Amino acid sequence: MAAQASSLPLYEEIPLKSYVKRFIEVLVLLLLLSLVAYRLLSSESGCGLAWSVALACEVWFTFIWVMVVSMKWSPIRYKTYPERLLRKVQDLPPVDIFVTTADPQLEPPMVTVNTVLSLLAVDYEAHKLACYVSDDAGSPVTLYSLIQAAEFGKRWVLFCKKYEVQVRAPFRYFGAQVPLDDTSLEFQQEWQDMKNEYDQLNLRVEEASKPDTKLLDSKEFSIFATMKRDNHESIVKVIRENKGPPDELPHLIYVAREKRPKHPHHYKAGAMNVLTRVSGVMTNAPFMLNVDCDMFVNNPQTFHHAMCLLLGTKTEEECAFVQFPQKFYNGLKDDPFGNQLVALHETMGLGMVGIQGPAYSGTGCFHRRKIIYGLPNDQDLPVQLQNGILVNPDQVYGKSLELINFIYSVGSTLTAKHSILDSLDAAHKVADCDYEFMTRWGINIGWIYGSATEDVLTGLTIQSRGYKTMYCDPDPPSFLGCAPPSGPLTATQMKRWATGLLEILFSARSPIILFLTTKLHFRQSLGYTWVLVWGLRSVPELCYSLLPPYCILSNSAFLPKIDQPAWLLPISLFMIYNFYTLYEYLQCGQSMRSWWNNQRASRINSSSAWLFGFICVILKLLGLSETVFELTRKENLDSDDGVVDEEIGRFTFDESPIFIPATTLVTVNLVAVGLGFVRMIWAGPLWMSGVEYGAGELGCCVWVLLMFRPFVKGLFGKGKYGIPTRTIWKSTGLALAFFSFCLRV
Ligand SMILES: O=c1ccn([C@@H]2O[C@H](COP(=O)(O)OP(=O)(O)O[C@H]3O[C@H](CO)[C@@H](O)[C@H](O)[C@H]3O)[C@@H](O)[C@H]2O)c(=O)[nH]1
Ligand SMILES: [Mn+2]
Repeated sequence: MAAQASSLPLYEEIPLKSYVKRFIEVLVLLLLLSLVAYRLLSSESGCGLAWSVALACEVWFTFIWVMVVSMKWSPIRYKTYPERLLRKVQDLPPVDIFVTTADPQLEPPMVTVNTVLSLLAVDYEAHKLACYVSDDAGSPVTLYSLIQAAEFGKRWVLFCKKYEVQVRAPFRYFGAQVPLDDTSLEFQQEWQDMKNEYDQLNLRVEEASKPDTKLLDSKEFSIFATMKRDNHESIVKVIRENKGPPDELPHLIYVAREKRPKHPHHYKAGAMNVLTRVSGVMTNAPFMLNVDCDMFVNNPQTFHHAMCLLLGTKTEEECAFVQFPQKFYNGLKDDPFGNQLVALHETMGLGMVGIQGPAYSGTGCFHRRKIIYGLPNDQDLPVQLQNGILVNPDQVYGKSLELINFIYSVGSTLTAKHSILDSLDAAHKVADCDYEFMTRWGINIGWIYGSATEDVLTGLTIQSRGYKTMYCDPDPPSFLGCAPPSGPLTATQMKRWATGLLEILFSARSPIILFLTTKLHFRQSLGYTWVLVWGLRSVPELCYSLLPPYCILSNSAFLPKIDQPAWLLPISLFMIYNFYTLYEYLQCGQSMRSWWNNQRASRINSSSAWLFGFICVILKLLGLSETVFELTRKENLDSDDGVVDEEIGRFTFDESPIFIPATTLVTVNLVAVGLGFVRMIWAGPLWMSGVEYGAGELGCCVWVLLMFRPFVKGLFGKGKYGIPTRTIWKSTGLALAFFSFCLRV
């Protein structure tokens, strides 16, 4: 029996392909191709500019659709069996955990504290875990909060394990309404004690965060008194050292890497590389989990699920990393801002899982240290081995002998006999900002520099070395984070993503180039291309939504007339595409409302955030500006004061120019619809004569206005719900320019 149990696989691959969906996808492709063919064949009878622009856009949409079909063709998911793991593997490997935070204002320390506590309390042997927190703000409040958290953590971890608590981030655990009635008295007492202690912790951190804090007076924090956020030496503090079993609290280490004003620090990628090296000289675990500061562990079995895949594959090549999806705890109902990406993960995401594996999405990912070091005996990249010995290791990894020694022994557990305090000097050294000078860090070792979406670039680089990657999505979800709670914040995030993705597209690591020169699979490169062109898509989409008002104003047409058979092409495309996406949403357990919201949000994002991301990249390519990583503000945990804001899902605006294009689009379409209908009524039944445009163009205008309804409302809204007057003026100016263009042509 036992032998049989241990021969059972740790995971299973479940194919999800659907012939119905494939049929519809191919049908849409055929319709698109027919539409393009029809335009080409009838171009001489067409209407000049509008016809050509429509053709160009439709060719682009067809190109996008080809990538979509290829990506969705053979989706799979993995089912993991953690209960089999312990029977099969006696000695689970150590894991180093990385948490990044960068600004105590935008990312309140209690957010980070909760993430860290949830990580310290996972179901995994504590002496095999080390949690490293990178603080790019170099903030004493963050260090103080972590020290306090470790103190609280000792009891918290015992409490969680004793009562098998499911959600081990205290703010979520105590925030939920737990019926205590039918539990033991002992539990009720301990629950109350823990809650009181957590409240105390909260108060202490709040006190320390105040401007008149006395924190810097104490000796422990004196180092922070003289330093500036962007100008300081490296700080590495062992907050808590695990003394081996039965000690239930893992190592906890605080790291603020050296920062100098003139020295590029490469944002999160830079922080991740420092954490890799610091952990490399301290604990050197063969696996590394990295999470953003707001992504707490929601499922204590997460590490076991990950190990099922990491240890369950026959070779390391089959599983370079295990990515968990990003899910959100504060997600608004029906996803009004379209930033929860649920259906995207389930459709495009799982499609990619079935090709060469998921892209790396920056958080909730277990990596193999060897692969991050570029180590395996790959002949081509990135390090050279001679008889198993590294050639010139210091030119690859830098001049830390300790690090290089450890690199030779990745995988051997050095944690047992060695105190991490002995490695403090080495840790400081590898956290210095000139450490990477003349090395391969950020080029082909570690997290790769050069894009605001360092995650996609890093994952792409790993896959280009021929590795496959895996995806894990257990129930309950493993990690939950904070979704940007408003329109402007979503726009900032989307703009950064579009920028970062285009930076990759226009670099030497463009997926098509990588397909031709490396081991990146063809369909995988198409999948990446689909993601990377987000920013580019704004231009054809904008042009296409300007076509209907253009036609109405200039009295031309871009669609076939209702009495022509060709009319069936666009209308059936429109219907089938929309029903298909709706079907997909319903299949993913999403509501009809969230489908509608997401359709709308994609159009809005595309005309604002993606467009600006595109402009940012053009400016960067022209050498006119550098791209920066603008942080997303995280919700304050205690803002949850029971007051339900009715308007929470409503679109808000600010002075940012990012809202100008969509406002212009709405203005132009409103005027066109008005004119179109007036002309129709005015001319009575004869209106068709001499009028080139028809129901198609008018219908499209109405559709655009429906899609941009938050902006239509914004034109008349008040306060933060209204589009600022200056933005309206600027948009009116642009709209006037468009009108004069339409009338002149
Ligand atoms: O200079 C910096 C900037 C950011 N961060 C950290 O990076 C993480 C992500 O930043 P956030 O503002 O939350 O950005 P998001 O858009 O929410 O992040 C998503 O997109 C990023 C870029 O693709 C990925 O790195 C993230 O993992 C992914 O969650 C946070 O933990 C930050 O503390 C740093 O450590 N140093
Ligand atoms: Mn985030």
